[in-house]
Amino acid sequence: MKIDNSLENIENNDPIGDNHIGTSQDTPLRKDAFDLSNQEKIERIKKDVTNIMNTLGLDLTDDSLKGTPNRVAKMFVNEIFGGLHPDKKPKASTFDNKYQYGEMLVEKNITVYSTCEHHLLPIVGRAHVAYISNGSVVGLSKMNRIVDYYAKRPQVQERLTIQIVKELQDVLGTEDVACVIDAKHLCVNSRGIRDIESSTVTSEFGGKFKEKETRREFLDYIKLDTQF
Ligand SMILES: Nc1nc2c(ncn2[C@@H]2O[C@H](COP(=O)(O)OP(=O)(O)OP(=O)(O)O)[C@@H](O)[C@H]2O)c(=O)[nH]1
Ligand SMILES: [Zn+2]
Repeated sequence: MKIDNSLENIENNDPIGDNHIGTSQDTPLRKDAFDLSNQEKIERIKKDVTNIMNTLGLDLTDDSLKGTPNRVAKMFVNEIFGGLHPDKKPKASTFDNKYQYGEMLVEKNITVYSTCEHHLLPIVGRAHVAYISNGSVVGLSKMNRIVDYYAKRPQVQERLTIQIVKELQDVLGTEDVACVIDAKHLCVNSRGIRDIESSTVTSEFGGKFKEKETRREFLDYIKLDTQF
């Protein structure tokens, strides 16, 4: 397989052009994104990180530094960007709403660890997810798993919020799904403007959650006083 990752090609890429798969709400991935095996990716990234460290003048024979390229490569592929691969999508099987529970179900304070795609720095926060059953229910932990799967990608918070809602709408077969995320971006908190206090709130309201009362009920349950 051949991957053209020359700077010119990367800079000329149209985010929803021929080279990409999916819609503008999907993570921008090239068609050849999964041609390399995870192990091949780790080997390549290891060399790339070695290059960066060498360029910075770091001594890679130092005991503490010598394992860093391999550590970073494994962390990128298997951990912080492990949610890029569709095979990693959690299996969220649904079952009948036999309890006939007709009210809103809220899974709140779901931990979010993601990575800002502009700076590759952490995004840390909480997601709050809700749905109203249309006949199907899903195991509680599956909502946490779906949040974690989409968080384990280079992200912007707006897209992460929408991806979580779309996935749950698909799984549950209803539009009545909502998500609010309150998160700190280390690219804002620790560098650049260095505003340690600010956090970002995003929301996506589907179906009945577009109605004022339903939305209010959800927002009352989650009371946005999240401390990270
Ligand atoms: N909308 C949105 N913006 C984000 C997100 N994460 C980071 N950003 C912003 O992306 C922008 C990138 O702007 P640039 O001007 O290219 O980058 P920069 O020179 O490092 O900007 P500063 O952070 O202001 O120093 C910054 O304003 C970030 O705060 C996100 O999830 N959503
Ligand atoms: Zn950033």
